[in-house]
This record gives sequence, structure tokens and C-alpha cells, in this order.
Amino acid sequence: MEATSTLALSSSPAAARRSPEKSAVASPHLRRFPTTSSLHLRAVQSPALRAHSSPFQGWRRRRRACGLVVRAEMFGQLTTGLESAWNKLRGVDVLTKENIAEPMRDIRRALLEADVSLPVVRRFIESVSEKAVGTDVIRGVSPDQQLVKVVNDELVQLMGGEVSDLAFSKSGPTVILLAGLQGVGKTTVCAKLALYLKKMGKSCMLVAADVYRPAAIDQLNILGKKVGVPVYSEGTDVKPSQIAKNGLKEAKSQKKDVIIVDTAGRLQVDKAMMNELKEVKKAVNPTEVLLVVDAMTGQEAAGLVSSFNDEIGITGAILTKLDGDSRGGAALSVKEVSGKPIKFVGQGERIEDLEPFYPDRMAQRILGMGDVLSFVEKAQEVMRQEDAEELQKKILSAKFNFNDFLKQTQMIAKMGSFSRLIGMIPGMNKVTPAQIREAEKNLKFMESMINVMTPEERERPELLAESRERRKRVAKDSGKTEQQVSQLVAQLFQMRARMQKMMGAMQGKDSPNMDEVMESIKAEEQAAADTGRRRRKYGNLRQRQLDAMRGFRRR
Ligand SMILES: Nc1nc2c(ncn2[C@@H]2O[C@H](COP(=O)(O)OP(=O)(O)OP(=O)(O)O)[C@@H](O)[C@H]2O)c(=O)[nH]1
Repeated sequence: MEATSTLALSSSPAAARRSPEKSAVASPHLRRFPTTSSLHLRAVQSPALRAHSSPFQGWRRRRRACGLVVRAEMFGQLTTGLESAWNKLRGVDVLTKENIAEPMRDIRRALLEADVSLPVVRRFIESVSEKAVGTDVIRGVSPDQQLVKVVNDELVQLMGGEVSDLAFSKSGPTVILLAGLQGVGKTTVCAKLALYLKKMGKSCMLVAADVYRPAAIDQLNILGKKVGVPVYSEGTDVKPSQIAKNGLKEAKSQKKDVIIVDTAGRLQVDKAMMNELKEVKKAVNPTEVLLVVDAMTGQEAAGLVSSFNDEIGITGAILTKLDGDSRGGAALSVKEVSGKPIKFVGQGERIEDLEPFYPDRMAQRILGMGDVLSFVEKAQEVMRQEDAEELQKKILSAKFNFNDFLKQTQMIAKMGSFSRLIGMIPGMNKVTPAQIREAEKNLKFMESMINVMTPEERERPELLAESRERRKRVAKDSGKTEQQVSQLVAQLFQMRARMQKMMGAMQGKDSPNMDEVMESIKAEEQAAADTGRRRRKYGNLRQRQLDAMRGFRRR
């Protein structure tokens, strides 16, 4: 739900790139600073926790019961490896050549294990070491955070720095030629890309130039129908270059903006494939020649991009199956090894699972900081701008209420299951599937209490805060305890206060004291991680909740 509060902050990814201060939420300095989305999940986890004697007991118990902590599917091992590097810097005052030696060894090991090519790792380590030691101490930033920042910046550079947008032809249809080995996901990418372009307002046509696998033509026809884009095909008896040429002619006559040419894959690179691609390329003079590579093949993918570029000249790569058991080597090596950018990443079998490749967001995911911007974008897809603006106003005027809460939870349902989103949320990449199920259950738990509130109570939660009778009635009608209702109400005020602080922070408005916000959040996280001190921290938490309520009443 709180994810939506970030919506109004960034109207588009491009806007986010233009306004670094707005994407500051994802900066390593703030890596412990919860985004609105992470707060949401924390809030969501909370009710069940609150059914226990202390707010964090349930969480801890379930964590233990699950036995192991499952990492986010993407780059889990790499993230863990890097984390052990930061941990070694706990307690040091300043980064020195000596004290970064061991963390740097961890980083090196983590990258090699992620299948990043050795020369790339060497250059990376050298550059990070140099910059880390040379960095001035920043007040309020711990040395481990400082190293995270340097590693983040270097990762972004390694992956190309900037987003590499698709180029479009100035006259006539833009031709995108897709190449790649067998089974990497070319045909699927054709449809995914067509859908992506359609959403951009471009009219597309797919061209079936894979004549060696008749099923590929059927597959493209099916996918074309699914995304509502016409498919041009001539069966399997015509040369691919001729089909591509005829397809382009047809697209011109239909005034299409873009054609995407699907070509045949081979088990491995061979001369026949390269020659065929060269012929197709010559026949249609594509604006983009994109090599589709499978992320699971690690640094081999980077090598392939190089070979294809040397042979036929390509403009970029599309990395597929990043949702699978990818270790990160491909994403990290392609640009550095081949000089060609990754333009898109495929992250699932669904037709919607293609996104532009954002080096900065990928770096944040690798570092386990989640991907706030992707999350926001997903949220944007399902949330109308007016809703976002209204929500922002409510947050800023501290009027976020239970109706908004319900609206946002419904939106989350529309955005897809928690499990798909979880890896994108900072701090949430150590969540087990069981915990995700628990979170979903908890949402229902909260909803059941909200559903029995009167419209007035939903609109003005302070009515519940001020009246025990009302809380008792809600408890009775929803079959929950009075304590659970009180906790839900307290939680709403607490979220309100936090959201306001963050909105202010993100908008650079009333210059809130970021240290203070972070300290408060850290204290809470510490409490969750430290059962020994649980009670004392809970006291602080209660105090903050009370403060939040008082703050509201004063308004
Ligand atoms: N998990 C996952 N699966 C994917 C992704 N992209 C494609 N696939 C799956 O990979 C398989 C192969 O995809 P295709 O699109 O047929 O591959 P292709 O490169 O066209 O194959 P050939 O025509 O044989 O060269 C299919 O089962 C796809 O659903 C992805 O990003 N993630």
C-alpha cells in the first residue's frame, strides 16, 4: 500500500533519472532507510506479530521455524557474498588499505562465484579499492556504507552507467532484428518487445524468419495474437532474407512504426547462421540488431555478444531468464567484455516480463537494496495519476485513513502476488516464501477489522484512537481481540507519521532530519533482530506511536 505513496514522486523512469534527488531513496546512503514499500510489508507483517506477546516475537519464531532464510531469487549468492564484505567493516572508523583488504577479497570471491569474467573482476577490484581508500569520510555515513556506495557506483559503471534506449528510425518503419542461439527466448522476446512498444504507442509487426523450426512460426502467430500484433510469415520454403524484405514492404504499406524480425537459432555459433544473419541484415538494414542471450549462461553470454558483434555488428543485447538461477555474471560482464549495452532484460515467461535494463537499479538489486523504482513503475501501471495525487495530498496533510489503506491493498493485489514483488523491495530479500504467505494472510486479517468499521471510523481513524467503546465493537464484530484492533489503529498513525516524514524527505521540502528518521527506523529494525532488547525497544516504538497520534491531534 505504501508503495503507492512513492508514485507521485516519480512520474516516469526517465523523470526519476533526471531527478537524482527523487531516486535518492535508493541510494546506498539510505540503504537502511525504508521506502514506503518496505514499510508497507513491514506493516503487513505486523498484525500477526502483534497477536503474540511482543510485536517481533511472531516474526522471529516463524523465521526460526522456517529454518533457513531464502534469498531473493535474483543474484542471491552474490548479494550474500557482498554482504559478508560489509560485515567485516563493522566497527572501523575509516577505510584504509589494510582494513579493506579482506572485504575486497570477499567481493572478488563473490564476483568470481557469480561467474563474472576474471579480467572484469580484476579491473573492478582495482578501481573499487582505489576509490574506497581515497574517499573522504562523510559525516553520518559509516565506512561499510561508504564501501557499499563505492561498489554501487562501480557496478553501475560496469553495467554501462546509463540506460541504453532503443533507437528508432527517422523515416519508415524501424527494423529490429533479433538474433541468438536456440532456446534463449528469441521468439518470446519478439512478442514481449512488441507489447512493450505497443504500450509506448508504436504500431508493430512481427516477421517470422525462422524457417528451420516450423513450430517457431506457429509460436510467433500465437504470441502475436496474444499481444494483438500482426505476424508476417511465408512458411518455411522462402529464404529468411527474402521473408524479412517482404515483411518490411508489407509493414511499410500498413504504415507500421516498427517491425521485429525473429530469426532461427542454432545450438552453437556456426558459419551458416552468421551468413544468414548477415544476409537478413543486408536485406532490411535494421536500426537495431539485438542479440538475445540467456542470463543463466553467465560470462559465456558476454563472450557470445562479443562474437556476434565481431561477425555481424550488433547494437545491443537482451538478457533473458534473469528470473531463473542466474548468478549475475552475464549482467555484469556483457558491457565490459563486448562494449555493447544490455538494452532489455527478460524476467519471466509472461508476455509482460520484459523491462529496459537499468544499470543503477540492477546494482541496487545486487547489493540487496531492492528495486524501488521498478516497484514504483509497476505500481504506476495499476494506479491512476489522480489517485496518486490524492494519496500524496492525504499523506502530506496527515489524512491517510483506513479507506486509503483498503484501496492500496487492493492495488497491491492487482500488482501481482507478493512473491513477485518481494525481491524488488529493499530489506525484503531475505524473506521466506512462508513469510510471504504469512504477509498475504495478514493483509486479510487487517481487512477483516477494517471491514466492520463504520464509514466515519474509516475516514477518521482518530475516532477509534479516542474511543475504547468503538475499538471494542470493532473487535467483537470482526472476531478479533481489542488489543489487535488497538494495534491496527496505532499502526495506521505510525505509518502516517512515517510516510509524512519520508514524503517531506523525498521532496526536499521541510528538510526533515534524515539522521533522526534513519535512527528511528534502525532502532526498530534492531529491535526486530534483537529479542533480548525487545521489550525496551517496544517501549520506544509505543512511544513513537503515541507521539504520532499526538502529532495528529495537534493538527
Ligand atoms: N523463466 C523464463 N523463461 C523464459 C524467458 N524468456 C523465454 N523463456 C522461456 O524459454 C523457452 C524458450 O523460449 P523461445 O522464445 O522459444 O526461445 P527461442 O530462442 O525462440 O528458441 P528457438 O526458436 O528454438 O531458437 C520458452 O519456454 C520460454 O517461455 C524468461 O525471461 N524467463
